[in-house]
Amino acid sequence: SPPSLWRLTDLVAQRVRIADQVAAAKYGTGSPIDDPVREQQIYDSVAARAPELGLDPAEAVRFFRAQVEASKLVQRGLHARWAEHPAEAPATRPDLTEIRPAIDRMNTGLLAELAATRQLRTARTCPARLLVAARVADVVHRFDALHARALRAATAATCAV
Ligand SMILES: O=C(O)C(=O)C[C@]1(C(=O)O)C=C[C@@H](O)C=C1
Repeated sequence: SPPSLWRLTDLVAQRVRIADQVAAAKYGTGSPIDDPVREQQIYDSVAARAPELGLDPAEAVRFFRAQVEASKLVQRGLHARWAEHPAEAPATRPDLTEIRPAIDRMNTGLLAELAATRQLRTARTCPARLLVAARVADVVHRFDALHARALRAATAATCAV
């Protein structure tokens, strides 16, 4: 298929969705949503792998900062929702140490897609194409307003224009 921003946007949406699991893992445990050590590990890893993929490390880190911010947006939103409506709170608590390897795999896939979409992301048409891809992803992933907002935040640093 021709190059498009769909695979990248779909992966971004999957990473937004897995924030639900992270939120559930932390809810009611006292563990903070912010984990600066884990974040720095992600940024260091991404920056180290960027050059061999033809990516600017600073640009790659900027993209992943947006992914992390989007995850926090979802986590904060869900924690607020669950505090207000305890019946909607998750009944079981997933293990964060089992979720993070899945996030690591998504990060690797995202890095590869960033490399694969370099030309599209520097094109003038990128913002419009991205908007369309995000709308499609909202529908495909059945995103509510919170997740749609997070997807927009996550894709904010995608176009290099
Ligand atoms: O791994 C976590 O604890 C998360 O909350 C996920 C995540 C991320 O998006 O990768 C987001 C916020 C934290 O500061 C660290 C990492």
